[in-house]
Amino acid sequence: MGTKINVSCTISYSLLDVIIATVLYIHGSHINIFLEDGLNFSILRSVLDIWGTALLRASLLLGASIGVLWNREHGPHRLRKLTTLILLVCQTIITYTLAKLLMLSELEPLSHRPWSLSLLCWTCFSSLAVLVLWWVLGKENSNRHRLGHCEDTAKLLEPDCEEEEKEGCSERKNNCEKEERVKTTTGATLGRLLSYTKKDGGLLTVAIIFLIISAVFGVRGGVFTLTFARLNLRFRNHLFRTLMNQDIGFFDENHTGDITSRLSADTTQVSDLISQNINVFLRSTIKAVGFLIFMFGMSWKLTLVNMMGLPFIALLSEYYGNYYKKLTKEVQTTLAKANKVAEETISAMKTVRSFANEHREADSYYDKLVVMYHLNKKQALAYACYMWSSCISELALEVTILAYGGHLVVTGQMESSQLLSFFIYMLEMGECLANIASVYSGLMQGVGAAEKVFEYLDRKPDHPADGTETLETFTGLVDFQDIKFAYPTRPEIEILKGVSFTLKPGEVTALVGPSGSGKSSCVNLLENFYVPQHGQVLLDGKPVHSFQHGDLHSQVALVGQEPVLFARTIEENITYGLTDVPMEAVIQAATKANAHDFIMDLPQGYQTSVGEKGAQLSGGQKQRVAIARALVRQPRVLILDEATSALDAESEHIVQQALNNIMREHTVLVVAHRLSTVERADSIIVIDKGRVAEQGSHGQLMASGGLYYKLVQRQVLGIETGDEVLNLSENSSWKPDGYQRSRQS
Ligand SMILES: Nc1ncnc2c1ncn2[C@@H]1O[C@H](COP(=O)(O)OP(=O)(O)OP(=O)(O)O)[C@@H](O)[C@H]1O
Repeated sequence: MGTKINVSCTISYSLLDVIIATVLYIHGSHINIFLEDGLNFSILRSVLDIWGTALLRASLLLGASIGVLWNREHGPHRLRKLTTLILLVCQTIITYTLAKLLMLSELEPLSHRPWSLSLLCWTCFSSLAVLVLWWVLGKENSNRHRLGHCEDTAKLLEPDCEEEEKEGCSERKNNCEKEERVKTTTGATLGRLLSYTKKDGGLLTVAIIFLIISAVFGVRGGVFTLTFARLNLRFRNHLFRTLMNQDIGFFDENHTGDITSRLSADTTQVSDLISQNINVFLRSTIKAVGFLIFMFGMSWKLTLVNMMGLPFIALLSEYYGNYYKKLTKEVQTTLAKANKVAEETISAMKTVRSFANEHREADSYYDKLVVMYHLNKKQALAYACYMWSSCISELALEVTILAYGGHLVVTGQMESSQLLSFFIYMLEMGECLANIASVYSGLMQGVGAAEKVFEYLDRKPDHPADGTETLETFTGLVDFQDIKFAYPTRPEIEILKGVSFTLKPGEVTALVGPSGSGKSSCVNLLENFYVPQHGQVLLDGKPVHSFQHGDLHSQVALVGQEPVLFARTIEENITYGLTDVPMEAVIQAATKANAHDFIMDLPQGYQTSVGEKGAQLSGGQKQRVAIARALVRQPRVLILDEATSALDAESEHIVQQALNNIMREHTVLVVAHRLSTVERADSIIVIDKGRVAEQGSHGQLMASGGLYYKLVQRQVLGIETGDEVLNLSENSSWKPDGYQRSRQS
């Protein structure tokens, strides 16, 4: 329906254009007959050529209308592709019409030829109208087309999509979504960026007022800088908060270096470039408009000549700007990759040194820098070409103005002093335009970086933490119901294949099984880090994702496989994520975790800083602080994912005692490799290749002689006859070290 209306409007407009142009031509022409005018055509007198442009416009619009009607699916898309060409055609028509205006004015004042003057004005107006109609027709279906495309690829991800196709489908969907996100125009990006300054509307108004009245004294620049410092603050804050709300899967997919590069390098580039360039851009534009008004007052004819070249320079700038923006994006991506290498290497410096791989890491960083250098070279070349072409066009314009101005002076249409003033104003305006051109690349660089940041800002988490249920009366009953799960980064590999088990309040359940069988994946689901594709994890009968984020993580506490501490004090680490925790509670938790004594031996006790990722503590000390961090929350469900693996035999024994005491107060899920831990559990669940293989108490499972029995045997045999372990452990890697230690002790 919309297409038909737009097409009929366009066709009607084309006819109207031809009729109006014809009427104006016939009235304005000294020779009324087309043929006669054509045969005796004089470029200085006749406006037949201008009438001819109406036919050209009508043909373009009719062609476009037929194209859209003929092929509604792809027609608009093709029109969009031709936009630049049409822009060039319309610009040429307008420029030619203005030149005609000057030519006609040479023979007699234009007021003597009102119909021809009207035809010229109409031609300029109509050329702009063609651009608008072309844009309207090209826009037709564009959204539907794009969405449809994405929906199609989304459909491919439905369950009936062939397994082997899924990866490709997923990639196409990601690309499609990415395409969607980056398909924002420069103007839209700039507008969106500036929307961050909405709250500083007052400050910006002040800056612009100072700009207009040119009361400089640094004030304008200062206010602009302040405004954009505030933009930077909001922009980074918004970005970091968006990142904090992403799914864990997002962090699996994206490298830390990439993310931090967006957060630091890209946002800095956006705010620096925007703050410096917008200031210069606005100042130069306002000055240029002022000069133009003066010039127009002196000689409208010379001003017209001056203006004729501008659209072409603008088109050139647009081309150059887009190219520069594209290069900037590539530079930012390469920089992010270089950052990724640097960050990964520096954070694992001990490993790098121990494998003597410093040179290779440095080479790999250098390779990324070289790629960036090549892109920078392209940028420099583009900049040089652009500056060269704008200098040449400037020179050509100056020569034209002098030649035409000289003609006006000779023919008495202008004073020579006026020509001199005009020329000086023109040079001033040229300087402003050169300033605008030089900041344009900077603006484009900022916009390119901003578009990369907006890609992250626009990313909506697939599973937002928006549960509303509270866990006030939570008894600690946990149910895994027929869970099937694959990680988002490897959707084709099913890790859990229909796992069901229950954790009863006040009981200790041990999850055992070979390495890679899916134990930690169960923990990830209970922590609501990921959402299973099938089945549910229930807390007191309600799905885990339906609970409030904060509530869930205060009632379900995890001591992970490799506990991570933050570069803060021990007290801050223990109370991490909580507010107003009394010191007694901290000490109590630390004492239960057998950490209090070693903490008191540290120089500043609980106020001792633990260094980056807790590097200034031993592995066992870190683990005990992590246990205290979980205990201080007094959780209903306590998850110990091999939590005691880094403790020495003595500490492990004491922590185990402490855990034994507190275990009765919680529902406990232990993912452990130690026989000593597992033996004491009320229930043992054996996971093998993503399925529950066996379930029962230690005694029951030993008696049944299944996988658990084999695993225990392997531990025992591992101590006694190390060689035999290898023969027994073909498809598993049950770790005997902890058990060895406890037995030796
Ligand atoms: N973030 C992830 N993205 C993709 N695959 C993962 C991810 N984490 C784990 N996996 C894969 O899932 C499988 C199960 O891993 P999981 O950590 O649950 O095993 P596990 O039984 O805890 O092993 P271990 O005893 O060695 O810790 C492994 O094949 C592993 O490669």
